[in-house]
Amino acid sequence: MNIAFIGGGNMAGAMIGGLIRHGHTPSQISVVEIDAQQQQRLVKEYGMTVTASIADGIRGSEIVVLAVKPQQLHAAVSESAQLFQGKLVISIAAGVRADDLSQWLNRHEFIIRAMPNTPALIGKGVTGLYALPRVDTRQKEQATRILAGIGTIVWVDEEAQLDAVTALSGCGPAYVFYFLEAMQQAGAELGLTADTAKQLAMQTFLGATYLAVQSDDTLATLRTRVTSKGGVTEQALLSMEQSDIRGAFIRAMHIANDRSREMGEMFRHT
Ligand SMILES: NC(=O)C1=CN([C@@H]2O[C@H](COP(=O)(O)OP(=O)(O)OC[C@H]3O[C@@H](n4cnc5c(N)ncnc54)[C@H](OP(=O)(O)O)[C@@H]3O)[C@@H](O)[C@H]2O)C=CC1
Ligand SMILES: O=C(O)[C@@H]1CCC=N1
Repeated sequence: MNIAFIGGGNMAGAMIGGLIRHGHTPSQISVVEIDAQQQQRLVKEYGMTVTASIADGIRGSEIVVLAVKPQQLHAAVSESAQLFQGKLVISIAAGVRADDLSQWLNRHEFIIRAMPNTPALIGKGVTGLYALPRVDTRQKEQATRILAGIGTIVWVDEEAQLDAVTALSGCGPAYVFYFLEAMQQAGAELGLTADTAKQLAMQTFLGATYLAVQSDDTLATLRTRVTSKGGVTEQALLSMEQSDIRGAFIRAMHIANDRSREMGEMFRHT
């Protein structure tokens, strides 16, 4: 199965890296990218065909992944809509609704929206997927096969749920890095070297997440097991509750969800 990417930036780079690590050959992947630096990076890193021409880039590909910024998508595809005929289009652009994209592509019907995340690079991504009604089972299986190679996949029935997926797992790696940074900084302030603090923070996230994945207990139960009565964790969590860290975090995700929905509105009928 040949796959073309339109846009070869951060997220496309992560997906391409993941696909190659999971058995795709660079010759099965082509990239349309206008930025010279990104072009060089992809050629150097993966040795694949990179072109600035959409016609050259997507010729011979059954699947086209749209991976430009949402603000760039209309301009990237609308002049070349006829080139997409018969191809399965997978858009990873945040917010942009499948119906609008379909209009931009001459009422193209075979569109899947995907919301991946950057751990795709190491095969540990998670991708939310939504398909327009005319996408058939075979095409869904194709998308599943490709994206399952770079991590876990979750299909949603309603397109609006992709805003929540974006707020949770699409943006999520940034939240995790943010917490890791804070833990590293605090560890360093408390006398550890920056390297040791980073190592401890990362292994703690990894270990706790694996434990949660493998356990039948609720997250709250797992938290309680760390929190000895009258002990140390209790004081830390009390301080977090007093600062309403949980509330701040939940509010931030609502804002992310709203922003994704708002971006969808912004690009309606462009
Ligand atoms: N980063 C992430 O974690 C995630 C991103 N996404 C989605 O993925 C998409 C890409 O995001 P991201 O990778 O971060 O963005 P990037 O800006 O890193 O990548 C987009 C690339 O496409 C290039 N480009 C712009 N216009 C065209 C065109 N007409 N033809 C070919 N290439 C073009 C851009 O060049 P230039 O910079 O010169 O404009 C840029 O190099 C977005 O829609 C985003 O919503 C989804 C999930 C997670
Ligand atoms: O920040 C963004 O808009 C994109 C979508 C999810 C992650 N990055």
